[in-house]
Amino acid sequence: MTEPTEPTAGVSRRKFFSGSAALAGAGGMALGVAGALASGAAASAPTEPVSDVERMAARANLSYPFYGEHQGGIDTPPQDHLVFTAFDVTATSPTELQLVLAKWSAAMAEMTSGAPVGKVEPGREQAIPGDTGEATDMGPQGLTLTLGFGPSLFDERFGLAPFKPADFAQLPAMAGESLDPALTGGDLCIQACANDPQVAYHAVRNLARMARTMVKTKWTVLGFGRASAGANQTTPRNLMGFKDGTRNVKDVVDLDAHVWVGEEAGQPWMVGGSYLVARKIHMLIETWDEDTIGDQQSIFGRTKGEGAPLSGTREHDVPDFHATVAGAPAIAPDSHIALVAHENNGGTKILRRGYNFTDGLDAVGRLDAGLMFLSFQKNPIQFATLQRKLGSSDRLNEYIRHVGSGVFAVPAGLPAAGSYYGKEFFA
Ligand SMILES: C=CC1=C(C)c2cc3[nH]c(cc4nc(cc5[nH]c(cc1n2)c(C)c5CCC(=O)O)C(CCC(=O)O)=C4C)c(C)c3C=C
Ligand SMILES: [Fe+2]
Repeated sequence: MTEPTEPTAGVSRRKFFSGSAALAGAGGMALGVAGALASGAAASAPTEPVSDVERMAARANLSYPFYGEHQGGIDTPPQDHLVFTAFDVTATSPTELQLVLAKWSAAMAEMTSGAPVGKVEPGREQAIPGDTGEATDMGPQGLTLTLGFGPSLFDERFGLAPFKPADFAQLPAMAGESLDPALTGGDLCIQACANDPQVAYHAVRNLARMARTMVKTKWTVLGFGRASAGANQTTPRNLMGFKDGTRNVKDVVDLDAHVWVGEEAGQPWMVGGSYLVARKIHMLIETWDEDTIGDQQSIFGRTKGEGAPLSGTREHDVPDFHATVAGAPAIAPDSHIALVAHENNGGTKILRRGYNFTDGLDAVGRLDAGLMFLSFQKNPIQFATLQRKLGSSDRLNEYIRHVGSGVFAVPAGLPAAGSYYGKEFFA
């Protein structure tokens, strides 16, 4: 069993506030402080007071190890910002794809440590900078980069069919979807999460740039606020104003049981990996905002302020789906949580790691925003099982539209420098 990745106050080559006396204090800061800052834990935050400058430096210098059993960005406590991008591979030979994966793996290791991917300021006037430079001196900011392979990568183009996990396919069409083909699928994806949006953006931009003749960006979503919680994190709110992530997969027992792929995959490169489902879900916010509090709470099965199940009083009370109030179920059977709770789905659980997003206004001036739903599970069937129920019965459907979708096989973590994702495909 693998413990969740511990945050470390990594010393990067690009030191936040380098040269500042402030860093001296931050450099000696206990890991617990950095961990608490990373996790967003409020009450359990540092026992010793720290200055704002120290807090910012600890947050900026937070780095997660790149090499390990699992990729980062899965059991990592969700950072504040997301850039999710799906790519199509335009390379025409297996060797070119191999080059992309090798280059990306090395660059991902560098950027998660806070290093640039080349010279920002090369020595010669005629040279083009290796790194685009916008994350210089910002620190790693808790950056994690998670790479996934779409089912389409295993088609006839690169001879990868023998490596395709059994039954790995695009998600089946499901009720309640209005998918836009331009926001669907992708041969590869990168989930970049960081405590600073520019650091996450820089990472995806530079990966796309270094492979620009071999991959093409297909769709991308910028998440501006986490809408899920990991272990020891306070629960944030989604754009509907409800706490989101209360009953998430958080402990190692559940991670092993529901998230990490085991030998059953039949593909050694996936053992220790996971499957990522990405759903861009548009919210009809103006309509939602006109709904009564009673209806909103009944739709989710939870209170809006505390986030308590309607059968209890506190956020972390276990929902009682048999409790009644005046002869009626306290939590409506067609409420969101009743439909997807593991108690009502043969024990099925998924790790949710979503983010709020906004794309500004739509063509008629309405808020164009919603939830970039991201979930990790050891088999995409777990997501499909829950989404089938939501698609057909969730009262929330009146206020949301699934517009984007993708499923990606996320390989296990890399053991050490020199290894790269997909190496097994080219042996
Ligand atoms: C198919 C999986 C899920 C989709 C799609 C989904 C969309 C979605 N969810 C919210 C808001 C909330 N979801 C909450 C709980 C919750 N949601 C799912 C799954 C999907 N949600 C699960 C498995 C659970 C846990 C249920 C349980 O065990 O009790 C909650 C309640 C708080 C919490 O536990 O996180 C909220 C709020 C939105 C807005 C949304 C689409 C836009
Ligand atoms: Fe949900």
